[in-house]
Amino acid sequence: MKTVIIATKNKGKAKEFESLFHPKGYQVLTLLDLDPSIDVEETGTTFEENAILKAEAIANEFGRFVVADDSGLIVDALDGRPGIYSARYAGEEKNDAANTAKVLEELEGIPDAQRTARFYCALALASPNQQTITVSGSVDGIIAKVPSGENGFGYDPVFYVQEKGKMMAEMDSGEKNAISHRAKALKALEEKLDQFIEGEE
Ligand SMILES: O=c1[nH]c(=O)c2ncn([C@@H]3O[C@H](COP(=O)(O)OP(=O)(O)OP(=O)(O)O)[C@@H](O)[C@H]3O)c2[nH]1
Ligand SMILES: [Mg+2]
Repeated sequence: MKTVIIATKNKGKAKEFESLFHPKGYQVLTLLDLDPSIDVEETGTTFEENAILKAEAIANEFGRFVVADDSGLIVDALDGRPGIYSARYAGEEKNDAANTAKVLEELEGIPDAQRTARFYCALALASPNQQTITVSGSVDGIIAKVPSGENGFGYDPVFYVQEKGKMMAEMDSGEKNAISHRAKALKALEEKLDQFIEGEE
């Protein structure tokens, strides 16, 4: 089986990349499998910049092609926050429940019509031998007032997807992978991925 390295230490992302890449015939390895001590600082000012930083650093470290994901939640009533700070919104220790609680607190008293938001995912594909490629995907939603659902990760329990009539965390992995920002970005990467891998051989 072919192998793809995803430059992430996020278990939720790792699980989603596994179910997205398996049908394409790829085994997924993440930094959790390879070397959890590696830490790439996310000093960029956009999702794309951070995805490129992670992908290029890990591609150079392992000497082969790598995919990185930088993603987050954009809330209109919060001027786009938490945005690129989604993972560390309530502190550097990256606590999903605390991050979600902070967003809910900041939206207190805001009516449903003004709780519009989107998840955004930038993927970067990098290699020591080729020009880095980036793609992106997004999905619209509304920030619920009360969390619901056990699936997914991050802000999924408060992200209501109108077209599905449920919270992202109430979807099984197949349902989330049919509509998510990450799945859409990966679809955009798909054709380019084959060509890029040919360029490696
Ligand atoms: O409810 C969610 N469903 C999703 O599908 C999703 N995708 C991203 N996010 C949020 O955005 C942060 C990414 O930040 P991020 O790209 O820096 O990743 P991270 O720091 O967690 O891991 P790494 O890939 O950098 O190692 C995550 O932690 C989450 O808070 C999501 N929340
Ligand atoms: Mg990160």
